Amino acid sequence: MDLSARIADQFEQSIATKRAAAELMVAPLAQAVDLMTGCLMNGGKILACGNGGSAADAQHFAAELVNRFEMERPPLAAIALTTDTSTLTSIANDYHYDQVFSKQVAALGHPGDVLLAISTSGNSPNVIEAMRVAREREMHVVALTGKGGGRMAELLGPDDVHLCVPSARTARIQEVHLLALHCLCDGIDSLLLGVE
Ligand SMILES: O=C(CO)[C@@H](O)[C@H](O)[C@H](O)[C@H](O)COP(=O)(O)O
Ligand SMILES: [Zn+2]
Repeated sequence: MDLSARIADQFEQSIATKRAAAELMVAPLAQAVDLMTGCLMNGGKILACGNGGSAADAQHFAAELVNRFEMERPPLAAIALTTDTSTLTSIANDYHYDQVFSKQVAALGHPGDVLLAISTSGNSPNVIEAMRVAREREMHVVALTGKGGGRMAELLGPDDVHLCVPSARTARIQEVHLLALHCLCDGIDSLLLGVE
């Protein structure tokens, strides 16, 4: 395959994955919007975590809530647990990398808050540990995964939401994750502002 064909193929695969995801993810995305909006309206906050590209996604989402997405509205309470290098490095250095998010969840999370746990494999130990502590603290979890959801799928409770991209390829999963995050932002804004 020449380079142009290879690139065109990536576009086709990304489009196909998004079409397949639309079939499966619209209903759980609406549930996640309801859950997050209820949390924010009750004075709660959203904590977001993930590794690599998913760390960037966690930050992207938190910035859109704290600052703005597409509509003018008051700032919303969201924190990415991936940004404070002093906290991250000290936990990883003194304890274990598996605890870099869970210790922050233990410090900042309150009952009724939401953890947005992002992992394409569903198997990143530090994201799993954050979910475990979030559930202990009576928070809700929105899990954004792929590849069947891995071990994260097994940890979800009945009031949690699983947003699982039907793909086995990390890049394709991440491309749908970004769309899913923008759907969450748009849905939250539309409920908060009463815009249809
Ligand atoms: O962005 C990419 C690959 O596209 C990578 O940085 C990727 O996010 C990292 O390998 C992560 O550590 C993968 O973790 P996860 O999605 O399985 O939880
Ligand atoms: Zn990537």
